[in-house]
Amino acid sequence: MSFRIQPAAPARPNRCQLFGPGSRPAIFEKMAASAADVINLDLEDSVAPSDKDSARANIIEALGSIDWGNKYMSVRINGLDTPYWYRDVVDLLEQADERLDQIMIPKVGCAEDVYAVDALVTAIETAKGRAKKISFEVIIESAAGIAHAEEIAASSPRLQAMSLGAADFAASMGMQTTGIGGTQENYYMQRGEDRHWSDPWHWAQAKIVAACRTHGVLPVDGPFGDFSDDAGFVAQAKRSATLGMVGKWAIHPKQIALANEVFTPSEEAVSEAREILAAMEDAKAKGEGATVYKGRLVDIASIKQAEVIVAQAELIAAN
Ligand SMILES: CCC(=O)SCCNC(=O)CCNC(=O)[C@H](O)C(C)(C)COP(=O)(O)OP(=O)(O)OC[C@H]1O[C@@H](n2cnc3c(N)ncnc32)[C@H](O)[C@@H]1OP(=O)(O)O
Ligand SMILES: O=CC(=O)O
Ligand SMILES: [Mg+2]
Repeated sequence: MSFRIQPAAPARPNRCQLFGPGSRPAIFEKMAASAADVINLDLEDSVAPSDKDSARANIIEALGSIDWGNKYMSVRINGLDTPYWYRDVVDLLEQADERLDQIMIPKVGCAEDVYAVDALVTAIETAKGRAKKISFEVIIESAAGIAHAEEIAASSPRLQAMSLGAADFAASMGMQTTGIGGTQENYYMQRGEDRHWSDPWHWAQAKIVAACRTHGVLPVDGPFGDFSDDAGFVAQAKRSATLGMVGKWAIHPKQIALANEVFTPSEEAVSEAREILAAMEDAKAKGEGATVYKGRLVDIASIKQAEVIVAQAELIAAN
């Protein structure tokens, strides 16, 4: 480890973030009753401009009146390039119940975007004497956002999570697709007769994970648009989990169980991790730094790998 120690990310489950438009209050009770760890009530792109004011009012009312259980409550505000965002922040911070945990800032392009929202939130929190400090999640969904991912990850002590938003990201990058996440038909390698599909989201995800892990922020995979394609969702989520992301958005309730399953380490993975830890305890007792487990090398780095899986399982079991 470098002299600079890697900070821990917030210790709360974030396997699935369920989205719902603020302009559709009829689904709020269903969202509250769901198995998602995080609820994202949306004021941004799922809400038509004519509905922005009523959606804001719906969300403020629902935060106070619905029993959201132990869900982490997040509201996605409008982007800083719109005339709506300041009113979103002012009304939420002045009027919403203390049940509000987080503000999600979309289309963040640089650290100063987060600074601007932080300054406004801090002033209102102080003026209103709000007891709970609001946390932030940002969406990386533009060329500028991915280019500045590390400075954004370091931008505010409020920042707890960073998501990749595949739809706006694809548009900003000029990608030739209307698909939201997952396999892209034209992104393949050809060898003879064989065609293999590559993952166009991989590099952006890896960059986000590195930025987040450097600064103690939770890396999250965003939407998968085709909610009739369970296998495609699971494959995308498994790739994200393998890269170090902690969870994924659900844009339809049928995606919640899929995300929870992928981002909860399996019993087999947990027992194997515990066996590796036990094997390394035996090795250490014999003065060895490396040993053999099921025919493969395990050493002191394997302890840290195994601890990631055990810690994930314990965090979920405790919540
Ligand atoms: C792409 C870039 C992004 O920014 S993604 C994030 C922003 N987008 C969103 O928030 C969209 C969230 N999703 C939705 O609005 C809806 O799920 C959409 C996709 C429109 C589909 O709705 P609908 O046609 O009602 O679906 P359905 O008939 O299959 O619903 C079945 C039952 O589930 C309910 N439902 C629907 N959506 C939600 C939700 N988000 N959370 C909780 N419950 C939901 C429906 O009301 C329906 O319930 P019931 O069976 O009638 O009791
Ligand atoms: O906001 C999410 C996206 O994919 O765009
Ligand atoms: Mg977006």
